[in-house]
Amino acid sequence: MAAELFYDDDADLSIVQGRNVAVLGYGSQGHAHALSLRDSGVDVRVGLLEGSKSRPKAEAEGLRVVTPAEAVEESDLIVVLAPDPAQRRLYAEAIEPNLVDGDALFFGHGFNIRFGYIKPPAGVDVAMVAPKGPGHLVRREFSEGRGVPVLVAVEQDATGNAWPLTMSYAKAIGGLRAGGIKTTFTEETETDLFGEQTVLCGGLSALIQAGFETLIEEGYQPEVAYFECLHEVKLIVDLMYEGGIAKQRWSVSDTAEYGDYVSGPRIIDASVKARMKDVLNDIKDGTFAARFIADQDAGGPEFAKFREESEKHPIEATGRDLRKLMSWVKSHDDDYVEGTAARR
Ligand SMILES: NC(=O)C1=CN([C@@H]2O[C@H](COP(=O)(O)OP(=O)(O)OC[C@H]3O[C@@H](n4cnc5c(N)ncnc54)[C@H](OP(=O)(O)O)[C@@H]3O)[C@@H](O)[C@H]2O)C=CC1
Ligand SMILES: CC[C@](O)(C(C)=O)C(=O)O
Ligand SMILES: [Mg+2]
Ligand SMILES: [Mg+2]
Repeated sequence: MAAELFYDDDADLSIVQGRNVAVLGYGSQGHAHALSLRDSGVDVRVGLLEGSKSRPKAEAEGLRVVTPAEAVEESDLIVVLAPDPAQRRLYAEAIEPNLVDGDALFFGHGFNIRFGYIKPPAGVDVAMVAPKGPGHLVRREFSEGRGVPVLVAVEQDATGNAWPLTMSYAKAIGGLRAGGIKTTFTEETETDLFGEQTVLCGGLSALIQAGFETLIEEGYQPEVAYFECLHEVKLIVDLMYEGGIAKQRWSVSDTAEYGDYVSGPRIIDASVKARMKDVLNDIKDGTFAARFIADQDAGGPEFAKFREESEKHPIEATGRDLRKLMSWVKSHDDDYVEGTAARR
C-alpha cells in the first residue's frame, strides 16, 4: 500500500492557533516544537519541573514557563516531550490529574503508548507528530524556511477532530513543508527504535569506531583514520541525502565504487541482517523497552556506564583536536559542550 503523504496545503494552521498548548520538556524536541509553535502564532507555555535546568533557556526565548501540572491545567493540547523514560511518572503526577475530556494528548514518539506505560482516558484525543530528525535540526530547518519530515498518527479520536488538529500541529512545526506520512503508533515506534539502533545511531557509530580502530591498530595515524572513517561520512552522506546511494556512487571514483560492490557485502553480510531481525524482535516483543525502563528505574547505571565508555573512545579525542583546526566545523548549539555526550 502506498504511503499517504501530506503537505502544507493539506492542513489548516488556524486549528492549532485556536488551542492553548502545553509543551512538557524543553530539550531537543521540546525547544524546537515550543519555539516553532510560538513563531507560527500558537499560544504556548512550557511545563518544567521546579528547579529545571531548562527554565532559563526557555525564558531567555521569551517563553512562559510554569510547572507541568499548571501547564496541563491551563491547556487543551498537551505535548509530551520529556525523555521517554520520564514520561510515565510525568503522566501519573502532572498530566492525568489535570486532563479533561476533549483535551488532546500529543507525543513526539510512540514509545509509552506502544509499550503500555501510559494509558490515557477514553475522553481525550491521543496523537503523534514525530519528526524524522534530531530536535536541534528540526528547529534549525524551520528557522531557515525548510522542515524535517514527520510521521503523523492518531491513536484515539475521542472528539472526532483529532486528525485535522494533528495535521495543523505538524504544519506549525514545519513538518509539512518537508512532508508528513500517516502511520500508527506501532509502526512509528518499532521503525524508529529499529532505525536508531541498527542504522542511524548504533550501526553507524559502531561501523565508524570499528573502521577507526582497525586502521590505528594497524599503525596508521589516528588523524588520517578520523578523516577517513568519520569526517568524510558527512560528505558522502550529503550526496546520498541529495540523490540516494546512486548519486554517491556517481561522484566517487570508479575505484571507490568498485570497492564498494566488492567489499561492502563482505562487511554487511547476511549475518548482519539476521542480527538486525533479532534486534527488531527484541523491540517488537518489548524486551528492549523493558531493559531500558528497568535500568532507568534503577537510576540508569547501565546507561551511565555505556556513556562513560563511549566518551573515552580515542576517536573522540582525535576528533576534538582536529575540529579545533577547522574553523568552519562548529557546533550550532550553544548548550552542547564537547566531551559530554549526554544532554544533561
Ligand atoms: N531527541 C530527538 O531528536 C527526538 C526525540 N523524539 C522524542 O521526543 C521526546 C523528547 O525527547 P528529547 O527531546 O530527546 O528529550 P530530552 O532528553 O532532550 O528532554 C529533556 C527535557 O525534558 C525535561 N524533563 C526531564 N524530565 C522531565 C519531567 N519529568 N517533566 C518535565 N520535563 C522534564 C528536561 O528538563 P531539565 O533541563 O530540567 O532536565 C529537558 O527540558 C521523546 O519521546 C523522544 O523519543 C522524537 C524524535 C527525535
Ligand atoms: C535517530 C534518533 C531519533 O530517533 C531521531 C533523532 O529521530 C531519536 O530518538 O532521537
Ligand atoms: Mg527518530
Ligand atoms: Mg527515536
